[in-house]
Amino acid sequence: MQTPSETGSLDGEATSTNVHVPSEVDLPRIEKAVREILAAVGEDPDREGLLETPARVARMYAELFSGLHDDPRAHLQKFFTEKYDELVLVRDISFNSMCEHHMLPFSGKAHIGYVPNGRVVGLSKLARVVEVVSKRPQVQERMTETIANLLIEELDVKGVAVVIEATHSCMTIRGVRKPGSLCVTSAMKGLFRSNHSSRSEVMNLIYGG
Ligand SMILES: Nc1nc2c(ncn2[C@@H]2O[C@H](COP(=O)(O)OP(=O)(O)OP(=O)(O)O)[C@@H](O)[C@H]2O)c(=O)[nH]1
Ligand SMILES: [Zn+2]
Repeated sequence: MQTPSETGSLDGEATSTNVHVPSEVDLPRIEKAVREILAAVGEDPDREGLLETPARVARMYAELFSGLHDDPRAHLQKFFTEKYDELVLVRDISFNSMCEHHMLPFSGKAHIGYVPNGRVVGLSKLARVVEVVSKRPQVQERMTETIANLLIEELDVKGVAVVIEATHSCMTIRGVRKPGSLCVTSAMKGLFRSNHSSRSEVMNLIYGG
């Protein structure tokens, strides 16, 4: 099954920069707010260099938050039956998301391991799930948990392990300013929670190189 963003046929609009804008996103409202912010920080929103900025930022937010209007489950519905009940791991899935506290990016890699229970999905679908879930304002813990729960609910897996490593710009470019700090979160479900050797196996494959 294709999602609206894959077909490009949703009732939203395609902008000149080819960003698909779901109809739920109110671009003029974002533009107005960005103009206000520019004025509030002491800028002149009418100077030449800033004239197009509100519209640009509106399109950018539509892109960065597109996961609010997309259902990651759609990518897990096309599974196939396979008698394989060992670990499947897709490592180093890069992503960019937005921290909901400061609306600044956090970026890094997601690793998803699962042990199927009959249903196997195409490997790219795991990366597609990360892509949709990452395009929402959130905290890293919730992103990790959300991805793990999706595999449990849609594929009925025997176990799932999701590990996310990310750097948060709200910690590097402002506030405490600690460039290089890395936040690691993990969600272990099913046999990865109950079985120590399964957990060690997946962690070794993620970090063992
Ligand atoms: N647990 C968690 N915290 C996050 C995440 N993203 C950002 N934060 C933190 O959210 C917290 C918000 O803290 P506040 O005290 O409300 O805001 P603040 O005054 O801007 O905090 P500082 O960043 O310490 O300057 C900060 O400690 C951030 O580091 C995340 O994904 N998970
Ligand atoms: Zn933050």
